[in-house]
Amino acid sequence: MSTAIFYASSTGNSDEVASKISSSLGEIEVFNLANTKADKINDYDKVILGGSTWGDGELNDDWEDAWADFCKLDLSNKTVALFGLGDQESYSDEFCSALGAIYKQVVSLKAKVIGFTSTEGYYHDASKAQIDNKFVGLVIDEDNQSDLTDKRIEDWVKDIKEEIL
Ligand SMILES: Cc1cc2nc3c(=O)[nH]c(=O)nc-3n(C[C@H](O)[C@H](O)[C@H](O)COP(=O)(O)O)c2cc1C
Repeated sequence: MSTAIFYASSTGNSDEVASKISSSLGEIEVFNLANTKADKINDYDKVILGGSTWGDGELNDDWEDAWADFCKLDLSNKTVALFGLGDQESYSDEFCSALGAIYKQVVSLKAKVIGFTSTEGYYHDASKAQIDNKFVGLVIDEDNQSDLTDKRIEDWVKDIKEEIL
């Protein structure tokens, strides 16, 4: 069983989080969707998908470009964990909403999704990445709560480690 991270990043924040998750899990492979075709995901049984939210609740550009190919994948029999970056202060009504779009698509492609997290400690008004009082994955806010990032990653990795490796 092999695991890899696929992500996209517009200003480097998701890039940094992807690297930290990889080191924390023991240097698993990391692919940037800016220069990797989405069908590379087919090579792995377990994948971590991540990226930031742009526009007003939209996917970032590289996710946008990869989207059509991504939507053609068959993720049944795959275990997927998700992470997203956003700014809960400036985009309080669409905080990390792109993660919600990725989640919905991953579910419709029949993956098993793990790694939901509590919304406690965040102060946004609304997010499409939220179901009741849970986010659908790890949520990082480098703009306002960067001091919490390492601990959030560490707790999440601990939570998913057994199932994602
Ligand atoms: C023009 C612009 C639009 C943004 N839109 C959103 C948004 O709708 N929701 C959100 O949570 N964050 C939004 N953000 C914040 C980014 O998602 C955040 O800064 C993130 O850490 C960037 O990660 P990246 O460098 O990996 O792309 C926006 C930032 C900018 C500059």
